[in-house]
Amino acid sequence: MTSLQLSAKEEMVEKFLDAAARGDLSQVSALLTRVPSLLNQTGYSGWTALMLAARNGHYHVVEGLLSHGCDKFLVNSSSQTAYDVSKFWGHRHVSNLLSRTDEGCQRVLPGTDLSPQENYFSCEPLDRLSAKRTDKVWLEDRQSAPDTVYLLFSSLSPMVSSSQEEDGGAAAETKLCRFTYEAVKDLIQKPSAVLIFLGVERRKNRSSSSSSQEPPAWFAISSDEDAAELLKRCREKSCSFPKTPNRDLLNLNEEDAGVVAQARSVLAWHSRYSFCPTCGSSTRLEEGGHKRSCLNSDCSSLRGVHNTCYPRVDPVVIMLVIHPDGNHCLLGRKKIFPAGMFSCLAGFVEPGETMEEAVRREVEEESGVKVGPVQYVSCQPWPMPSNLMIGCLAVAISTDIKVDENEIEEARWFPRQQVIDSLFRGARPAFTVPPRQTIAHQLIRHWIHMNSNL
Ligand SMILES: NC(=O)c1ccc[n+]([C@@H]2O[C@H](COP(=O)([O-])OP(=O)(O)OC[C@H]3O[C@@H](n4cnc5c(N)ncnc54)[C@H](O)[C@@H]3O)[C@@H](O)[C@H]2O)c1
Ligand SMILES: [Mg+2]
Ligand SMILES: [Mg+2]
Ligand SMILES: [Mg+2]
Ligand SMILES: [Zn+2]
Repeated sequence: MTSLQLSAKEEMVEKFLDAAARGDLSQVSALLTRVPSLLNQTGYSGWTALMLAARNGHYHVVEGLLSHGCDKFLVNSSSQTAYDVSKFWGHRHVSNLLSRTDEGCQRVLPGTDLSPQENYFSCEPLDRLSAKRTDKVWLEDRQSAPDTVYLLFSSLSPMVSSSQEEDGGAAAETKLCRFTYEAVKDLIQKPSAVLIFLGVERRKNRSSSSSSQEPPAWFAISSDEDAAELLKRCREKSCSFPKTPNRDLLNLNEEDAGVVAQARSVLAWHSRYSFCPTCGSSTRLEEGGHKRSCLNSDCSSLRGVHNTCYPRVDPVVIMLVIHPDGNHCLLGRKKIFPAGMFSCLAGFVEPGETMEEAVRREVEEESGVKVGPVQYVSCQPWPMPSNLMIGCLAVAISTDIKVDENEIEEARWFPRQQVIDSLFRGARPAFTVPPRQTIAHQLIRHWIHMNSNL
């Protein structure tokens, strides 16, 4: 391609982007009809036509570009989508248009930002069918069905297989090993085995209800048989039980991670609650492994509903605290973090405490900073062993830092640009953020996306 041809093409792109930025729908449409490939092009600024129209609140241009099938998830060099840009500049009608996922929901909750934020461990590929947990006949029937899927756990780790990259580098992908009933029925029969009904596969294509067959059911089995012996059951060579779940369970695909979030938390609860917490007697597993009932008929846990009989979840608040100047955020590091890593502050919610109060208390305890407004962003199941991470943004009303050295080694206000460098560019960032699978990472990203750097 000659430099002349290149500049003619560039000129066409700039003309198209300029029309979008000015809100000239007829010119945008005319250019697209002539050159359809302009749709997702970026110019010198790194912005698409959709971003520019969103920046200036040109609703009809945004609508027109969407109807041509443009990609609304493209990001500029600050990792903002057109939606982020329109939201920052207060063009609510445009951001509603860009976030629209379900018009019915928008009508019921007008003004609500319904763009989904999926965190790792949050995917629900199975329908839990909790009503079936008390149906023993149905459960037994599903247990031995030929298409039923079993996951095998040892010391709270699922058996996985890892494909290595060709040069022998890091594991490229980790997958859960799936077993049939025939392959594990001897394990199920052992008295020490813990069997959990996880749910049935959601039908991908709902209209294909012609098939009367039930979708495959999934179970998790925890076995105390020697791990090396268990591994012999798998035909794949590269299978293992990961030793460091905090790290190794972050390499699963989103769907497998969602299943592990449920299975590992329930199994961890069984391993920690072998006896009745009320009277210390032995207990019996019920309801597809989702309940433990006391064997002592006099125990008060058998009268009424007792939360000790059901798997526990610990709520934890995790927050990105923003400086009153709006341009810095507070991050801290624990001694156990890898060198150079800083993250959001976090802490367990205490009894009788609101989520907002837990945020204010934990931030003040750990950093000495006082917090005013708190806003919920999204949450994440964290199966180490069974936390629900409640992600919030919070605004500081004081800025002096005094860390609680028992918990935090250091806390600092980081300028926005340093955070952007760490997240997106940084050949040599001033610090590192936690991996993308953590809600801490997603909260930091969320704050950066909320702000446009024009
Ligand atoms: N997914 C993420 O991005 C992410 C990020 C940070 C923390 N986390 C998780 O959040 C959890 C809580 O954070 P934290 O350690 O800063 O909390 P924290 O600040 O409340 O301090 C933890 C201490 O509180 C006490 N504690 C109070 N209630 C407890 C409970 N129910 N279980 C265990 N200890 C309790 C213990 O002494 C413990 O050492 C961590 O264990 C970690 O697994 C997840
Ligand atoms: Mg704390
Ligand atoms: Mg903490
Ligand atoms: Mg605490
Ligand atoms: Zn009891």
